[in-house]
Amino acid sequence: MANEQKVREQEYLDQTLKQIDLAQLEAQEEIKKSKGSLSDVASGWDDVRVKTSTYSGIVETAMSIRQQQQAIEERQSAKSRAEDRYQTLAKQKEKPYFARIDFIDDAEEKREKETVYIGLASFADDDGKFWVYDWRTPVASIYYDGGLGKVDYQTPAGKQTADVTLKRQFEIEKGVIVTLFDTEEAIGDAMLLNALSGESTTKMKSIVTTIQKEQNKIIRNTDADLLFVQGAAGSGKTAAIMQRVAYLLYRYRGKLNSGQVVMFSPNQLFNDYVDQVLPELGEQNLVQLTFYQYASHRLPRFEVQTLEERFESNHQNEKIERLLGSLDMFKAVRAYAEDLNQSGLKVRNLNFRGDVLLSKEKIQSIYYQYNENYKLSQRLEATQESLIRSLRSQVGAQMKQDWVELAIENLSKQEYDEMVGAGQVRLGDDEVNDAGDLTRLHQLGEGPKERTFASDKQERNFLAKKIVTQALRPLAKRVRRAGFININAQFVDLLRALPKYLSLADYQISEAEWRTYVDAFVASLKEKKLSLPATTIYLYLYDLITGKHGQREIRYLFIDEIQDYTPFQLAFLKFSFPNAKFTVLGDLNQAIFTQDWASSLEEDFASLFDPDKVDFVELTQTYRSTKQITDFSKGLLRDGKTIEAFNRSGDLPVMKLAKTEGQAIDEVKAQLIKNAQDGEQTAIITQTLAEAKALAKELADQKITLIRSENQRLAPGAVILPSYLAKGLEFDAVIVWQADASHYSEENVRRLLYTVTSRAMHRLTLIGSGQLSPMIEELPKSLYKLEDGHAK
Ligand SMILES: Nc1ncnc2c1ncn2[C@@H]1O[C@H](COP(=O)(O)OP(=O)(O)OP(=O)(O)O)[C@@H](O)[C@H]1O
Repeated sequence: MANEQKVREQEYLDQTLKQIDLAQLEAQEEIKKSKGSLSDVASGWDDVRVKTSTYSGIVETAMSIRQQQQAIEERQSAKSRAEDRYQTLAKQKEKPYFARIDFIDDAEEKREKETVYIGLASFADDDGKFWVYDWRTPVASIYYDGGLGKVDYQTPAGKQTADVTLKRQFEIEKGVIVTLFDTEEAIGDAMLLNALSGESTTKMKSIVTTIQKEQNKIIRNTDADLLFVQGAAGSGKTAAIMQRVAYLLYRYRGKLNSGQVVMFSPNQLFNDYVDQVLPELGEQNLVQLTFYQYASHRLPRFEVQTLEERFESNHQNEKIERLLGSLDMFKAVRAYAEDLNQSGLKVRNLNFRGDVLLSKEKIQSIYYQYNENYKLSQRLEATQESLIRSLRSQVGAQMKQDWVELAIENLSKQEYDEMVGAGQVRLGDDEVNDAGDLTRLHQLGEGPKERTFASDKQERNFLAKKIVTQALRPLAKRVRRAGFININAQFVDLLRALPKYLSLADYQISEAEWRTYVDAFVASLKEKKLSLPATTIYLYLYDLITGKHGQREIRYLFIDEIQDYTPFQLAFLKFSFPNAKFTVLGDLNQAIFTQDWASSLEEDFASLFDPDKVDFVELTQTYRSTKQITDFSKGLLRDGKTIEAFNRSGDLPVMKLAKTEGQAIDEVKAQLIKNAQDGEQTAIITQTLAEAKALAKELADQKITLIRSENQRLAPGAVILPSYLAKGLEFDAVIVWQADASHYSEENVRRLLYTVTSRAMHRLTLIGSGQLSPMIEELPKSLYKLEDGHAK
């Protein structure tokens, strides 16, 4: 019977493959045809007559050029459509589908049984018969959401119910069905186990064949403005959102493109790790960046605190950090900015050739001459216009100055020619447009002509005007960029005024402590250094004053490892991406930067959204690690009970405690060899970068890559990296270095230890010297094996 089934399924597969072949031939024909017609169109250029002597001639020329361009664009897009189709078909031929469901749709009157095959993309033949359905179609949801029997699924027309009679999973290789099995559950454990027991690669893979029901909820959610996903380490949060992006791009095809989807990720290494998932699913990659990259590229003149500095400076001033990262602070900045409508804007003089051209007082009086109905941004715009006018009105006076005379005398022949030939330049004109205009003039055969002058005086005036205008241009640029606002001084003023806007006592901070902090801050600002919380406040204040409206074109924003963000940062992201729907993922147990207040993060962030538009999904089942590793890691947590290990068995984690550090290093070497022999890719995780560097030196004779910065690439083979760079990643085998009392005693590194141990998929070794870490000592002995560390 089973064999008979396999034969019948193989027949269906053969037919599907045959149809795909036919479709591929058609696509090939199409490509050829559009190539041919492209060259036909290209020869059409000969018919484009360039007439530039009259205005209507110019218009006619422009029109025919445009028509020609359009014809080429159309053919080209037909060609690339056919090429895309060809590529998709080629991919589909390898594995056309991975599952089949049979069901009776309750909405259909006839109640006939339907059979649907599910694959990475849909495939229909010329007659419109669907041989395969894309995993993202509404009907495919049935496959992920339940077992046999009644299953609800969402369609664009609303909820529908189906009666599922068969769920079958396939493994297909090179056109042959290798295995096939029927299941009654949502996704058979056997298939999941199979997917999970493979070895790690340096790249994350797609999980479409084994998406779990809870993950499917995350992937297909389209209602929420804020989708909050809390899940243990390794519970597939990242995997789920990568598939979610693919789903959204499919669902909103034509309306949404991958450039409108942004993901904030924990570090650059992680970006590297996930960058194959979407291409594997036939989609383009989304925009990925870290908060550091986002903030620091906007402030090129500052040294923004790096991940390493942030991690290593942690807890220096916890009360203040907490205040700076709070929503209270966010509101205080807004209130402070609001008050700037009345008074207090800090500006700089606009100097020209060493003299004050427009004084601070003058600029301030312009800024505050507009009535109270003006908002900050309008006030600024009106001030800029007025300042540009003032600059223009200075031209006449400057032209009479001695420096202009001198400049005219010193003009070289080339400079003179350039000035006289290039046409009129007006202060405040956009340079780019000027260049554009010139090019256009050139194209239409009207290049700049040498100017002639009626008199010497006229020539001198012309040159003087040019010279002054050019000299004033940097100032005009500065005005347009609002460079006269002294944002540094404004920021310091905000900090000094802060006690007026919020209660320091709520954060157990005295006024004197605050003053000391602000003084230290001023000193670091002088050195152009900014901590990450300060950077965010700085940007927010700047955006409020200049009326920046954020990036309105971004429709979906994903934030991974949300527990490492402060409420302020999140509120700022919401402000900066006003039209985006947010999907945020986090594991409060892995808060390594923000510590205790991470627990109120969810509430704080949700308070910024309409409560009806906030959805919360919790993932408790973990997939990454073996049961033994998960049980050990969760044991480290004070509150790890809700985490459920997937039933995949492996060895117990081993704690090797050596007498001396030298012996511990020998243990590391021995373990590296063992892991390599067993084909397990190893990551040695240290707490800090300095420790990673020191250990790498000791292991200089081993083949091992030190990952010291987030901008490095993940290398195959063994790696050594500090804890904060291991975020979000996974490895076959992990060695936790210095996992002893000297490094893991304080409560504030408990979550860090959990984070690093949960990176291991198959093998976890903890190596240290001296005393056992109390966090490990208090674990039940059944969760790990304790060995003396004296490697032979
Ligand atoms: N449904 C699934 N089928 C197969 N593999 C899965 C599934 N869900 C997750 N995985 C695998 O489990 C591992 C962990 O997933 P992922 O990295 O998404 O977890 P995470 O919740 O983001 O973890 P962390 O918080 O530790 O970064 C990955 O290798 C992923 O491919």
